[in-house]
Amino acid sequence: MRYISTRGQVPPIGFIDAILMGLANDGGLLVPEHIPQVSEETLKQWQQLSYPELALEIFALYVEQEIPREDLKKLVNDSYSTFRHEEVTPVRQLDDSRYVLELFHGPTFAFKDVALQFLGNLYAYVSKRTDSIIHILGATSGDTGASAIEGVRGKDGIRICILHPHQKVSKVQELQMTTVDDANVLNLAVEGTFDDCQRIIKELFADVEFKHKYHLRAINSINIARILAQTVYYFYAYFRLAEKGQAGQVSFSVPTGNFGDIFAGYLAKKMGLPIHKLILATNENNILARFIKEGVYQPGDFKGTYSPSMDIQVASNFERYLFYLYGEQADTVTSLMAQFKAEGRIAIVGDVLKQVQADFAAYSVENEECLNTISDYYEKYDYLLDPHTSCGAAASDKLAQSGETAIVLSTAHPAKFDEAIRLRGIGQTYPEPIQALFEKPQFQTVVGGTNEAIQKQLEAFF
Ligand SMILES: Cc1ncc(COP(=O)(O)O)c(C=O)c1O
Ligand SMILES: N[C@@H](CCOP(=O)(O)O)C(=O)O
Repeated sequence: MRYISTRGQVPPIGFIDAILMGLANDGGLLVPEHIPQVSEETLKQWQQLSYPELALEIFALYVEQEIPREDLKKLVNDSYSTFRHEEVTPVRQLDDSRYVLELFHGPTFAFKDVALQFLGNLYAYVSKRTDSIIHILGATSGDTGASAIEGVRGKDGIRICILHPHQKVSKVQELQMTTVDDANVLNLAVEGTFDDCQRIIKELFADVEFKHKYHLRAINSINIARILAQTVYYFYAYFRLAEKGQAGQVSFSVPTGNFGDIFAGYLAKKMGLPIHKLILATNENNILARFIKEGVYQPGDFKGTYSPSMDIQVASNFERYLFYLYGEQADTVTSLMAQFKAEGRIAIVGDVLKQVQADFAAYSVENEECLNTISDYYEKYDYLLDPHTSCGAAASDKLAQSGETAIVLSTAHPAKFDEAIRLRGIGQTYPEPIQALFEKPQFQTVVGGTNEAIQKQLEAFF
């Protein structure tokens, strides 16, 4: 399998080079040269597999011969052995047509661990095998950072610098990142929003000379390995419903910000997984929901919400979707992205918009509705949603039709967002690893949100 850029200016490269390149050198995003097709027969066979066995089969399609199967198997097994649940991503039934796919049983209690435990191990493997220096630069609205740090802390040959928006992440998220005292970790608290952090790192990655000089590698969902790892749980969840004879019309409702998780679902569907509907749920930062309904992709005003990890205006993976929406035409993607940069908006109409609406249903959840849904589910199902999952649940309640079975992706453990949940008078006991964080000293540097300020920090650290 080789990988190409959505902007068409990078010669096809192999899996390991794609992981190391992160953002494509032409400023685009890497995608597989072709999407592997999974037959009905294979789907039936995969239904019997454990989570790590399934992950191995899916990764093997994208890695092919580049990593020997035994090595890949060890990477996968090591990555999922750190999860607290034997099923890795169990599916919980709430009623006849409602399920929750729990993605928060990894070390940092968020769905990011599913991909980042793997990517951390993969980086360590690649660093050893190819003698590459791994200097990770990432941006986070709270979860990716904690998870990426956990995936590589203390690992030989790897350093990691994470930018998060100062005072715009939850307390637990901040503690998870900043109480790590390993010398290979640097936390920068940036004065600005997550979008500022993401823009800065993308601009630094796009400066190919700077990127090469400091051996910068990506852990955000611009890295294709993240997307591939996140496709696995769509298959896994679908199979759990198939076992119950409920695989007729399975829809997934996905709390969305950077468009990585739902893009993984889109890819799974393109591979042949019979997903009925992909429901995209946003909070009040609803650029993606507006795009799907009206065809206009244009950032609005930033809003701080109860689901801060989805306080995102410019969605990193949107470009990957545009690539497929426009029939893999890199020239069209390039000009659309140039237009977005120059004019701050992209507008689509007619059949293209119809296609978008066939690919996704969308709903944007207001702050009050998010909290109401937490209270409702707690009362009705005795199940505590985190505020991001709550957006997914609210969207699925709104958009799933009768006869459909809806699986809401539960992207974080409620303990990570206790501040919001307490507003509804619901108390919770922190899991022990989270409770322990409150006793630890914090390490972070507050910096201005300019490329120069970050560059200076990176030059000193890497
Ligand atoms: C808890 C949580 N839910 C949902 C999302 C949105 O996922 P994505 O950015 O892949 O759309 C994020 C951040 O990415 C998150 O941290
Ligand atoms: N919500 C994310 C934002 C970064 O998304 P990513 O999937 O591109 O890493 C976070 O928690 O940091």
